[in-house]
Amino acid sequence: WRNPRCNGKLPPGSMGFPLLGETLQFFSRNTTNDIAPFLKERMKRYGPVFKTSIVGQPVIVLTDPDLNHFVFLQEGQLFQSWYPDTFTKILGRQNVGSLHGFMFKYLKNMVLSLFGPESLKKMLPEVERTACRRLQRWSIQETVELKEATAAMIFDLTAKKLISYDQDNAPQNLRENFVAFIKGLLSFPLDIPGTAYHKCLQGRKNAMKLLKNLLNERRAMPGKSRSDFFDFVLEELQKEGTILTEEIALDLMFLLLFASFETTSMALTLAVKFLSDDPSVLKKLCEEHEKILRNRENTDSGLTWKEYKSMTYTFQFINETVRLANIAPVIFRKAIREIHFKGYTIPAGWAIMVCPSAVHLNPAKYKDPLTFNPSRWEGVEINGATKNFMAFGGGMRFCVGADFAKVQMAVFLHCLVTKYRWEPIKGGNILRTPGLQLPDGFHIWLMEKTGMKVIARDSKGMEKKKTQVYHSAQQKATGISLTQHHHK
Ligand code: HEM
Repeated sequence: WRNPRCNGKLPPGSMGFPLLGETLQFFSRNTTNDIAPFLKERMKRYGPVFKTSIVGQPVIVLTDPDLNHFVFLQEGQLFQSWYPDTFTKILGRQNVGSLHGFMFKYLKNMVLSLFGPESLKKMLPEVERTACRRLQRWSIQETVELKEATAAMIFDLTAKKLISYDQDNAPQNLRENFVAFIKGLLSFPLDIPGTAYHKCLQGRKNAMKLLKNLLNERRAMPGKSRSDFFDFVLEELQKEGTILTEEIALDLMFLLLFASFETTSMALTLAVKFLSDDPSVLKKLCEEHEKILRNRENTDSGLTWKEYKSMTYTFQFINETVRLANIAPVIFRKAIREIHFKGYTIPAGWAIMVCPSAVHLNPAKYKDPLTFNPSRWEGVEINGATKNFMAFGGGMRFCVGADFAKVQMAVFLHCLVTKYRWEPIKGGNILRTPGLQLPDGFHIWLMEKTGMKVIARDSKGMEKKKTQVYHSAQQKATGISLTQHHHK
């Protein structure tokens, strides 16, 4: 195991113990915003490219911006998506990668049209209504566990858009099943009743059943077109010679819902934490949004697309948030054939670990990389991925929901800073395990519970409601409190 066969020279690095490889070191927690110690130590010892072995799989780790970018660009040519077996097992699929291939070739345009600029333009008022309503609700609550609350908000909106699912009036709770699924993803794989792993499998099963019922209900009641994912699937399934099956369609549905709410809620939670930590950033963001309101003829009219597009500092703020959030700190691929580069050989079948976190925190690319500084994006046009920015992936697999995520974040921040103020109560620190990757490329990491105390504020910025009770249920729960105010 120590010297795997190779028709050339493998990069430096250690293959660890037999079978176990360096799995344990890889999965050890990183409680900082910095590059995971697993990567940092090895980058120091071996340089930007090294070999290792994780979950029984030989892996080449790439931490250099150019090489990472190269892998994204070679998708389908030299590399393809790959997921560790534990995930394919949870999903009950032999090869989630091929499901992705399918999604890519066949349904990507559909997803893009659902979350493309034209749809987002139409969706804007609803996104704003949703954010305002949630914040209002939070402001009469004692405190809010922020990560959970934003995840609920985003899940409900996405499910409504994708499958016209109304969480408030549905007989069964689709979101609960997703929550059970996510909680168990980091657990020990012991499938007996009561364990998180068991609940994860059950959550996945129940969610799939629910999605299937919803699809069947839709099939039984064709009626008016809602122009959502289900309409598209039903139309496609009826086509002669289609390669789409109901099973694949439901799988994709599950992945899309999952891909959208964990990621965006994580980013929003960190955004609020960064704002809480830096009053000068908050001041600048407030100024941008209050100016939008000031320039309006009618202060109560909703956000327009033009106003959204004018949020220059907000986009810098969002870029900086996702750069530091590193929601996908590493992304896996597999070498389709033998690859030679820089004097090294990557044997066919080896996994490749692309490391966006190493790129985003590289001091040669970002001055003081651990400092949250939205202004570093001033004048930088970012629509998609670059060699130095890959928070949403890159190449052909670039995130299809990136624009949707940005709309949701910007609109939420608009409502938050123009109508509320808040106090962090506790926490919000990141506890991540860098190695766990889910279909769609997201790493699951744990975050200390975060909470908000929400207070309404009046036209003079004075507190309207004095509700300041700590969210109690979670031992680790933490809070941020919000105060509502009306724009002067
Ligand atoms: C802040 C929020 C988000 C972040 C940081 C993020 C990040 C990413 C990354 C890094 C990838 C590339 C994975 C890879 O190369 O293997 C990706 C792909 C993807 N994302 Fe996002 N994402 C976010 C929001 C969303 C949302 C809201 C949706 C759904 C509407 C979504 C749907 C997808 C899908 C379906 C793919 C796979 C695309 C493909 O394989 O071609 N994401 N995302």
